[in-house]
Amino acid sequence: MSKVDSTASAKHFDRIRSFVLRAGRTTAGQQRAIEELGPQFLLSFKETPLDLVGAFGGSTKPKILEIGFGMGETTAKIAALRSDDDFLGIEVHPPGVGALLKLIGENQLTNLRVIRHDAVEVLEKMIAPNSLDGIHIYFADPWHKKRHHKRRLIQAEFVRLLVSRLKPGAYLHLATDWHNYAEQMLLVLNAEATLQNTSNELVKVETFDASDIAKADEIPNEFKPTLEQLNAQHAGYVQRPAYRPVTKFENRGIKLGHGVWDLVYKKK
Ligand SMILES: C[S@@+](CC[C@H](N)C(=O)[O-])C[C@H]1O[C@@H](n2cnc3c(N)ncnc32)[C@H](O)[C@@H]1O
Repeated sequence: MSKVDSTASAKHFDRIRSFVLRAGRTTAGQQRAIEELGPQFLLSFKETPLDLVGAFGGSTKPKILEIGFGMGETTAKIAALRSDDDFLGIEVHPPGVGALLKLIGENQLTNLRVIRHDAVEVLEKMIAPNSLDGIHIYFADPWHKKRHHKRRLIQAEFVRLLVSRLKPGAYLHLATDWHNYAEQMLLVLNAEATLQNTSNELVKVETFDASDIAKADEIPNEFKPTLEQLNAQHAGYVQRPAYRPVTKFENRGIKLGHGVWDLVYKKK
């Protein structure tokens, strides 16, 4: 098998550290699921490209990758609903991996595989260019504090890596409940020339202002909009696609009047 072509991430950016490993005990049930179902559904991290068809027992169904599935409820629901697609979920949180394996067993899902590792490295090393039909990133850690914004996943360089792994015509779907991050996603993704925003809506950014443009070198990798971006109207958000279930946590937020923003792009 050929080596993964990493030209899209040619200079091998300093990997974003988008997570801290949360404390949390793996329950007995999750541990049992790891032991019993791990051999079939849990793939090990490797520094070489993954044979995606082989990983799904020879299935040639479209392959959708999810980054940061948390406890996996959404992932399992989508995999059950969309049985004509195969799903590869990546998460670093061990109890989450156990929880999703448990859901795979309970729902007898066959179209789902799991990797417990940093998704950035998985994309770089294991996923070949032009091999995915879709990518899901739901409620990525928003890193609220400004000095932590450099830990946000959605930054131009990482987006180039994401896009390089999508086939032409494939989609990228993100959702977030943090307005400032939604706007960062919008500006970063709209600026990526190989992506087409599928929204018909036009919006202006509200949570960034001129002070975000300044301090250029103070916080490396921090997202800084241009004046042009601040003043322009942008292709915006979409209605939540029907396949993405509303999470418990999202429902609570909606009741409190918080917003949720879905973004869907197509690779040209
Ligand atoms: C805020 S939670 C959202 C979980 C889930 N998507 C949901 O909607 O409930 C973000 C998750 O992303 C995971 N995560 C963050 N960065 C990651 C990375 N680089 N690779 C794999 N998982 C990551 C975290 O461990 C965490 O479980």
